[in-house]
Amino acid sequence: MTSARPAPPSILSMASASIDRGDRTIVHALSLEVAAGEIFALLGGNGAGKSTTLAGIMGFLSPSSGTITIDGINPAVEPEKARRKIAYLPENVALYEHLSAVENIAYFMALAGAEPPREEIGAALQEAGLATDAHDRRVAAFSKGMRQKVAIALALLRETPLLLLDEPTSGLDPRATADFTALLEQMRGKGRAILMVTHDLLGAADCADRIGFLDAGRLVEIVTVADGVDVMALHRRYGESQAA
Ligand SMILES: Nc1ncnc2c1ncn2[C@@H]1O[C@H](COP(=O)(O)OP(=O)(O)OP(=O)(O)O)[C@@H](O)[C@H]1O
Repeated sequence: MTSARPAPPSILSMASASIDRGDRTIVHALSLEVAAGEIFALLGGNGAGKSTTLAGIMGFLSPSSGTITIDGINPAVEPEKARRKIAYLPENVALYEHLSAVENIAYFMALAGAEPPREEIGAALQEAGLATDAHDRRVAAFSKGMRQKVAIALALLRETPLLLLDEPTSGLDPRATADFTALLEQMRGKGRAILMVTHDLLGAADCADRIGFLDAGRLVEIVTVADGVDVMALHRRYGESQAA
């Protein structure tokens, strides 16, 4: 008898998905799978189609051909249901400035139909790495890294199978970036599927299991980081046009 473990289930599945904006096809027949417990980085330069891909996954744009499913749900058909399976971390986290970190989370959880007790919110903020003395402070004076921790705490509480990250480390200092990478590891360990879109090849190579290169809306290569990826060679290959 073999003791091979079954492959983790695919949470995000894109099958030859093309996505248009107006009369232009921006994403061309994109196929990729992100499994539970996997971090996939989609790398591309300005205008490569990363945000358009995210908009398709979240059901704000429908593929003109091909399909997208999130944990079995088609966001083009059931966008609300699909979004309940997704935690989205935008590049700049928008919070209610006059509310505290805890109040922001309570508010967003209420919108999602949940009322976690105060202690649970505090525990999530703690896990996300926000100092305890900041939990009840208004977020107006929070740094970008602190705001991101609030958004991560929210993602931890929502326990969605899929986490989408848009340029998660841009504008973070090295310490905040390292904290963030450690948190991602933790979330991966809990079996979340994580898709991040980024310009940052080095950052992606630091935390992703696989990196896909998006060039003018086409996925031109996927590398597996565990295979001992030659980051400098990739940088030379893609650096000028998209990994800068
Ligand atoms: N709302 C829109 N209407 C029409 N075209 C758009 C719209 N948003 C983006 N585009 C076009 O789609 C193409 C891909 O843009 P997209 O924002 O998906 O790329 P990106 O990889 O996320 O780029 P960036 O790194 O600059 O955010 C670009 O040519 C852009 O001009």
